[in-house]
Amino acid sequence: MAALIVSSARHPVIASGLVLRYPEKQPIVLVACGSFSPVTYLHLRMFEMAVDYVRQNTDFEVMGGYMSPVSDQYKKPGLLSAYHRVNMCTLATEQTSQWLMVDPWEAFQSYQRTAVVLDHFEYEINTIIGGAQLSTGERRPIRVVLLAGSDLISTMSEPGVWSEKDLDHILAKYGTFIIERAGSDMDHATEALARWRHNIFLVPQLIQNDVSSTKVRLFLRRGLSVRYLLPAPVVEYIEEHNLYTEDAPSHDKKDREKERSIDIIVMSHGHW
Ligand SMILES: Nc1ncnc2c1ncn2[C@@H]1O[C@H](COP(=O)(O)OP(=O)(O)OP(=O)(O)O)[C@@H](O)[C@H]1O
Ligand SMILES: O=C(O)c1ccc[n+]([C@@H]2O[C@H](COP(=O)([O-])O)[C@@H](O)[C@H]2O)c1
Repeated sequence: MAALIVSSARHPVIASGLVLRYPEKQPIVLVACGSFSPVTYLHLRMFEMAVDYVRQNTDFEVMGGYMSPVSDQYKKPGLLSAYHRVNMCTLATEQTSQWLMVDPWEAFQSYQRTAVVLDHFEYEINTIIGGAQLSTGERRPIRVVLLAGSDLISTMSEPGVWSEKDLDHILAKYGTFIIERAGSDMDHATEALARWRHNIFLVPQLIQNDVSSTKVRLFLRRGLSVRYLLPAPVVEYIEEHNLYTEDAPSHDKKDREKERSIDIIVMSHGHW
């Protein structure tokens, strides 16, 4: 609750009552769930890519974008405390954007499924704030839409990761913008989700960039520079708090493979 109110204080659109600029359009907000350990430029780019896609291909109007860092109880390797992750996301959004925000509600409590997180946004934005306002004073509900990379969406086709009921809740009620991610095939990501096709929007990545938080953590552990991969205030925050220097190697097979391939590249360039 306080989360969105805190965010709205610096958000011109929300502070002015979420005014819809084009009344013929359907207002939406984008919500990205994830670890953000740490937040990278690619996380911020996802929102910009989605907005370009929305302008060119849909009748939606994007009213705002939220990052929702996952709770510490998610216990993913390399997951720094919610305190630092929320601070870094706040620095990244406040200092680079007028319409992106971080909502700390999910981060500072027990683990919440994505379906529950989207319901939280729906409640805050429509029941508490009252949705979007038209110039006539009329109010219109804002649709909450999940923003995710194709690697995350492909886990929706893996047995046992998401509950069938939640998938239907997320994809039938809210829908998703899927950002193409290098190394994760879009067709594969969506092959088991055909029944919700009308609510799934595929956003191609026109400039390939495979920055990931795993790579950034590995660079930091190896003492390599991460400047220009993350917003400068986030780099400064990491340096100031000496973060990720003792990050434990990942237990996840895919992450270990990612780390190994980076190590090979770095070593072949003679860094050590
Ligand atoms: N390079 C990228 N291209 C497209 N989507 C991305 C990219 N990096 C992250 N995302 C998306 O951002 C969201 C949050 O991601 P997350 O915090 O897990 O970042 P990550 O870089 O994948 O992290 P890690 O490397 O720790 O697994 C997810 O939906 C993920 O798919
Ligand atoms: O709600 C679920 O069942 C569910 C299943 C798998 C992943 N998620 C969410 O997806 C995000 C995954 O982040 P990451 O860093 O593991 O890519 C994180 O916010 C999780 O809460 C959510």
